[in-house]
Amino acid sequence: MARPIVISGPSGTGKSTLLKKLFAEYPGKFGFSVSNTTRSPREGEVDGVDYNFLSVEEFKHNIEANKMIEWAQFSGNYYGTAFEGVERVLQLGQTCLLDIDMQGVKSVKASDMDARYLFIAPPSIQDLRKRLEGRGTETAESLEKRLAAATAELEYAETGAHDLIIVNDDLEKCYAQFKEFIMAEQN
Ligand SMILES: Nc1ncnc2c1ncn2[C@@H]1O[C@H](COP(=O)(O)OP(=O)(O)OP(=O)(O)O)[C@@H](O)[C@H]1O
Repeated sequence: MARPIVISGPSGTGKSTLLKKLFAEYPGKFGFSVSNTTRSPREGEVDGVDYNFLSVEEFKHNIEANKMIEWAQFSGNYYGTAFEGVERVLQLGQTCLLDIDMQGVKSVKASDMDARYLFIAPPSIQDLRKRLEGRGTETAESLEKRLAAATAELEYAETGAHDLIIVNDDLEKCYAQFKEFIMAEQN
């Protein structure tokens, strides 16, 4: 079974852009674990496909039983990634990719999961600010929050916690390096 690949890096650094390119180039080869949530399913959402829909009691139990890689609460609901979700992807014969934050990376590192760690860095904090502004998804407050979190993520990357750090300056160059790291252990 291919080792799961943990991809992290500050918000706005280009992870989704890179992952989208990879999924388009290799359809069916990679998978994401299905996230868990306590929010209600929206019209058309399928349990076990879009999310695993859990009760608050079930979710809290999973946190206490150390079954969660990462979790957070947004507007009164719990959201998170469980170790079991990664196992399911591996059982499908796909390589599991995890797009998680620093806390999630630390939690995978503390587990017995044999993963590979890739960090995507922005050319600079100034560039990151420009990209997040350009993406048009942030309020002034969420922008500052993301930039503060980015500083902590970059400091963590400087400790050597990852197998490889790629700076996303030129997208095509970055994608080539990204692909090389990911494909290094694929058959
Ligand atoms: N090399 C690049 N040069 C310039 N802009 C880029 C580059 N890579 C990505 N971008 C742009 O930067 C913005 C942020 O990228 P993206 O949404 O992929 O980040 P992300 O790391 O997935 O963020 P989040 O963790 O918040 O989902 C997007 O508007 C994207 O088009």
